[in-house]
Amino acid sequence: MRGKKHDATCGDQVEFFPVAIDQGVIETILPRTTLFYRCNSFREKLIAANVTQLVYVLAAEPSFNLELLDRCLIAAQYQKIRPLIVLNKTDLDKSTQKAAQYLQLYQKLDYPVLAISAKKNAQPLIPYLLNHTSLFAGQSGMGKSTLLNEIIPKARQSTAEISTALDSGRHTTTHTRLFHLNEVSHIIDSPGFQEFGLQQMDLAALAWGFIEFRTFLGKCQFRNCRHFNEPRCALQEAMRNGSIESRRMASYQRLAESLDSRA
Ligand SMILES: Nc1nc2c(ncn2[C@@H]2O[C@H](COP(=O)(O)OP(=O)(O)OP(=O)(O)O)[C@@H](O)[C@H]2O)c(=O)[nH]1
Ligand SMILES: [Zn+2]
Repeated sequence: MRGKKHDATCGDQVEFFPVAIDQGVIETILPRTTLFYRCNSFREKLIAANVTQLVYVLAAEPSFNLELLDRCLIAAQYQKIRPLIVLNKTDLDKSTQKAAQYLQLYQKLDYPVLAISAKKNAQPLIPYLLNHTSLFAGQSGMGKSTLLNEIIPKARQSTAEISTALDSGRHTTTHTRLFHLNEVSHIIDSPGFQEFGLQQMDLAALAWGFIEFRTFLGKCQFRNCRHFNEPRCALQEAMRNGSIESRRMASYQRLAESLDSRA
């Protein structure tokens, strides 16, 4: 980028001025259709632009954090990005069964869920990727890069070049990169994350992001109810009678509390 502002991100379409055979200066970032990003009290981290689908990859091993899944689904919905949850490593039979149970709630909420083993056969994922710019996201070690390499074998070499090998010899993605599956289908692989802030959102948008909350929103005694311990809170009531899982309520409340810590 010319000047100080470096806000171009993977997936952006830009106009650039060539300065060498393989280098150019970005002059303009074209308008984005979507922007997937996270945001904590200190900074905004852009992850990818113009994405049409979030492919959230998780697996039973290493252990996964459902709160991160909740947060990414909300960030995607906020930008009108289609979600797809991929449960990878189904070859690990026993632990996968338990993970699949956790995902039943998401299926009930109409999130598409695909169970797959990148090691055995990644092909069932391909139809979901056609005509989309898909962002592969999730915690580290869930198999995002393995899936990518199975689907686009040419990606293997270029990821090996820019990924850092940890002491164990394990490769981990350090850069977000876009690969072409065909002319109209693209995959963006991104580094795993351990936290995902949503401080760009307000409380009402957060609550709306939890799909099962929606039928109860607007029915609390207080119009500005935060759904913590207020009297006659319709959401707390729904949780007591089992319509809302306590884990999802806790996930919402931690997000709501993080808004309070905003500078
Ligand atoms: N058993 C099993 N192992 C898998 C499968 N897919 C990936 N793995 C293994 O899981 C480990 C992590 O895979 P990666 O593809 O590097 O994971 P990642 O999500 O890209 O991780 P980061 O780059 O750190 O974000 C590797 O050792 C893979 O071989 C699978 O379907 N089954
Ligand atoms: Zn309430």
